[in-house]
Amino acid sequence: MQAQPLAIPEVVLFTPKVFGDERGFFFESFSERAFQEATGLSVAFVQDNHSKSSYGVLRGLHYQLAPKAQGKLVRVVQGAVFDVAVDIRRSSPTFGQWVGALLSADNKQQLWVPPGFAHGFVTLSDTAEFLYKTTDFYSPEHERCILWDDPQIGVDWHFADQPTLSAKDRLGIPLCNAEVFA
Ligand SMILES: Cc1cn([C@H]2C[C@H](O)[C@@H](COP(=O)(O)OP(=O)(O)O[C@H]3O[C@@H](C)C(=O)[C@@H](O)[C@H]3O)O2)c(=O)[nH]c1=O
Repeated sequence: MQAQPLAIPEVVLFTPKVFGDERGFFFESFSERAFQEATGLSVAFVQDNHSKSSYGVLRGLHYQLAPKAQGKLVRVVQGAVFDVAVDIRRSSPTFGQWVGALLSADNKQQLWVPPGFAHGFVTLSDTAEFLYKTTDFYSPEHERCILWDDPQIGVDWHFADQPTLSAKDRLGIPLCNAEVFA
């Protein structure tokens, strides 16, 4: 497992070592030891999620407020997405900045999105199946959504068409009005 901190270094891109042979492939999709070595964090993942999206579906930018903030370790097992993390920790030198990565079934990469970040992705393939582990349970009362196209953040989604959003995500609010992290 190779770990690469992105421009916001708390966000880490993992590339697994894939063993291919005549049967197919094998790789360790999660190792607590490798994760701890790369991030310096000892976290407990308590929930696994799996979603499927059609081409152009954009989910985000989502987060849960403290004390139910979630770290997320995300990956794609079918198709491809562009995945984005936005730093929404007000005291952070990178507050309001974003980083992103192309995650696909082919590259098998995973992104660690720590607590204190809003997260979203857009589906670049016909369909995409998206799997992620979270460090806290789902808590609808703490759930918030920032507008995917907030100009203050200026995410380049690597997607030229108009994305398909949920009703909830259409009601996302700009970062300047959002409840965020200290
Ligand atoms: C996220 C979540 C949703 N649900 C339910 C609520 C709702 O009826 C249905 C669909 O929920 P949503 O529309 O919020 O699903 P979705 O838009 O896929 O939400 C997810 O988006 C990505 C970008 C994230 O970062 C995740 O943390 C999560 O917010 O699933 C759960 O039961 N548990 C969960 O953990």
